[in-house]
Amino acid sequence: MRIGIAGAGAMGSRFGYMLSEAGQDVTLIDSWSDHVEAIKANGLQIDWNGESRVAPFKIVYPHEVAGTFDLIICFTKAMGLDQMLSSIQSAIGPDTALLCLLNGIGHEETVRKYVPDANFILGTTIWTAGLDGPGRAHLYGSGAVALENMENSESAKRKAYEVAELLDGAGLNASYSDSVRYSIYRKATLNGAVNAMCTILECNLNTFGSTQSSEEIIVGILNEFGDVAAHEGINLDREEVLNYIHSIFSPDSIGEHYPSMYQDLVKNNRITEIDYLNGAIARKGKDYGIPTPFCELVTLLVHAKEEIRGAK
Ligand SMILES: NC(=O)C1=CN([C@@H]2O[C@H](COP(=O)(O)OP(=O)(O)OC[C@H]3O[C@@H](n4cnc5c(N)ncnc54)[C@H](OP(=O)(O)O)[C@@H]3O)[C@@H](O)[C@H]2O)C=CC1
Ligand SMILES: CC(C)(CO)C(=O)C(=O)O
Repeated sequence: MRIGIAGAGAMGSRFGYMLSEAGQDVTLIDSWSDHVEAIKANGLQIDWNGESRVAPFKIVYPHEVAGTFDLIICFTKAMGLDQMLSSIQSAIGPDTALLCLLNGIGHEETVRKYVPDANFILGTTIWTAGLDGPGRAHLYGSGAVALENMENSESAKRKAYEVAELLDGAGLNASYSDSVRYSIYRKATLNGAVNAMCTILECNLNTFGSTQSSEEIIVGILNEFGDVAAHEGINLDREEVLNYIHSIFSPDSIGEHYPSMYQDLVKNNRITEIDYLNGAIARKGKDYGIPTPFCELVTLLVHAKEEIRGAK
């Protein structure tokens, strides 16, 4: 299968590497020139659970894509999704399936500008990854993927099952979900509860989860995500989601991971995805008349930190 990874940062590198190790024909697509040129020259340098590996890769700039893909997996940042899809439109054929695995809420509107629902698969992942510099990824621990077709038809469902099988065959622990909107809210709640906090406090998941205050903050944020989701007809099992959040703090799980938002702002001085997480809940809360004081404050704090650091 000809697979394009649209956004070959940390997560794109992980999925691209695992799929190509499983024998798939993978092309990475990215516009960060230092990263693209480093991989073109030296392959992708990988720290795989402490072991050094090198993987030669086809990597192209968006304007260089040629032909169409059978599957495109999106791993841009939320702010870069529209631009990426617009630049690679020529690679999206009538049968190209597009799998969107970004964190956050509301990517459907963007993807639908480029792909019909029949070919659109939406999902969420708990895998982790980081970049140590251009062309250098660290891939630690384990994870999972849940995905579902957007069109309610047998052929779209079959396509989604095939993609889940393909990812699973590459060791990505993927499964078909009957309720991906639920899964996305569940994952966004987890990100909303921890990503911004680790970014503001400049710590990893384990350190934040070990503080005395973390529980009150997490429950406050969780309830706001739960209230907004309920208004949209999605009833989060709050106890289960709280347990899910607790489960990531152990160093045996992903407790040593610095969330992607920390990597963006603290490590790389880049603008964060806060407006697609806590910011989205604060905006929706205003529209629905639901108070969201935790999410509003967290969003303002992260924006203030972006401003102080001159993040770009
Ligand atoms: N990292 C993680 O552990 C996890 C991340 N996610 C989600 O996956 C999606 C992708 O995240 P992730 O892989 O972490 O993103 P990265 O920041 O590693 O990469 C995303 C894109 O950002 C650009 N970029 C990254 N670093 C730099 C830099 N230093 N200078 C210039 N450009 C840079 C590149 O695109 P370009 O230059 O073309 O803009 C790159 O394709 C996000 O929605 C994230 O929330 C989900 C689960 C875990
Ligand atoms: C791995 C996890 C869940 C940590 O917050 C994540 O999604 C991220 O880093 O953005």
